[in-house]
Amino acid sequence: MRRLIFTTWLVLIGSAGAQSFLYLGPLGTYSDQVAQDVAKTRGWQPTLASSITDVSQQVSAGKAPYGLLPIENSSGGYVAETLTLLAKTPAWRVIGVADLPIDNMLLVNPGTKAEDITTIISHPQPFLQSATYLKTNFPNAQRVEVKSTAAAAEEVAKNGGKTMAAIAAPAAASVYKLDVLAARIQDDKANTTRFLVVQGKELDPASQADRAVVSYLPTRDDLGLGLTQLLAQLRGLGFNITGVASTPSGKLAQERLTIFLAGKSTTVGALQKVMTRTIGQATLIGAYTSEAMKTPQNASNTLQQVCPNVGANATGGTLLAELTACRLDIAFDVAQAKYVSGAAVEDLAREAVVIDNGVKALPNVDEAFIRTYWAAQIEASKVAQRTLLESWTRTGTPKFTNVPDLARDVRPKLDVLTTAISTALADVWARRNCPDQTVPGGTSQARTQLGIQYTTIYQRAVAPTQVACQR
Ligand SMILES: O=C(O)C(=O)C[C@]1(C(=O)O)C=C[C@@H](O)C=C1
Repeated sequence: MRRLIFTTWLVLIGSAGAQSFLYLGPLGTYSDQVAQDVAKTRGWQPTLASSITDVSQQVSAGKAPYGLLPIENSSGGYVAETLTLLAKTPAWRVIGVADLPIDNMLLVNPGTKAEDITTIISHPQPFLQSATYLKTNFPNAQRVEVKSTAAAAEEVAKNGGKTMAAIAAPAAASVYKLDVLAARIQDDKANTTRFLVVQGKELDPASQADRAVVSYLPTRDDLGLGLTQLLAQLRGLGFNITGVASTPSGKLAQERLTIFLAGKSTTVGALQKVMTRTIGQATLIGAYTSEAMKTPQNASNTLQQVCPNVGANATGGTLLAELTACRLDIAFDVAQAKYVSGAAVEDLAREAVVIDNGVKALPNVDEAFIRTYWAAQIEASKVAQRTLLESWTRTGTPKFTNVPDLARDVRPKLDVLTTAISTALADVWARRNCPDQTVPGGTSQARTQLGIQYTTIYQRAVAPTQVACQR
């Protein structure tokens, strides 16, 4: 499965010094994206390795303290190469997982039109994942399979001219300076890949865990008894099985099992004790808390959490409209925070950062278009904030309690949106698929409290997107 990300792809092995975090690239792949996110929150140095096995070997040998290994995809199943490593009871231990939503993008050289595309290049997996989209939109395009999505994006950048498109990760667009012709083209919009975060040293018996990974090799002909005993003891600690994978042990009729468990929080030491009390060979390969590796993206700030009104299947102009409305909804949180703190509505330094991030995210889209769009969003937010603040002041609304903090809680949400909006903007720009001017469906406190004014403010925010269609 998903060998697009995981096949042996020869890239340089980074210098594996202190706190380095090894992962299989190359740059611009899905694993690159998740490695950068996890490394950023933990203060680690993301370092490229040449294969999944190489990540395992280097971490086992103490050459790098941490590593990232893809383990499972929601529709493709377990990753065979990682399972084989787990089954060999490696010297490393699992200390967390990171989940990455897989969004397939159709990437082209700037200026390429959909009707001119004759060849689509990618790893075999995205072709399968995006089958419906490709059949509907590019029934006659020739398909070329390569080793990874990043290799596909690189090929388009180097030799693709204006007739080739790659299906690749969002990260590949900026690495290879390509435009997004269409975003989220996969049939299953909830497709997610899970990665294990591993460390080269033994688990700390005193630390807490509500997730565990056990490698179990039964004695010959005794799978039933040993396994029942192992699971009964784990159940006694409040742990249930969430997944089981079986891999060859090297002996006939003696499979090794990798068992994934979830349960109540307990100490790692208590879990380790179970292993010593089991018939057969049981090893605690991993123990961690479900919260351990949450990054801003996969914790409270996934797009779905930031923008519950955005439909899972929205694309093109519809998606941009929903994201634009979501950003305006968040002006309510900003206004609440400012009502409590007394901070000014306008913060020019922050505005510069927002616009700069928007411009940097899309090096190949018309800069004036991007700037106009972001200036309109900021203006809309300010109008909404001022309207709300005036109304609260006028009616003597008491200062809210428990409001989200602007810097810690609200601006990170806006930053998540900048990324999502940029992808949608590029899509709308490339396909000239502009949003409708009516307010998309959904409810929010901003909509309730601003009433009819919300519509006026929203329409001003979405208006600049029409430039994409009029050019
Ligand atoms: O971050 C803030 O303080 C906001 O009010 C949000 C926002 C924006 O839309 O990004 C709007 C107005 C400010 O001048 C700066 C930024």
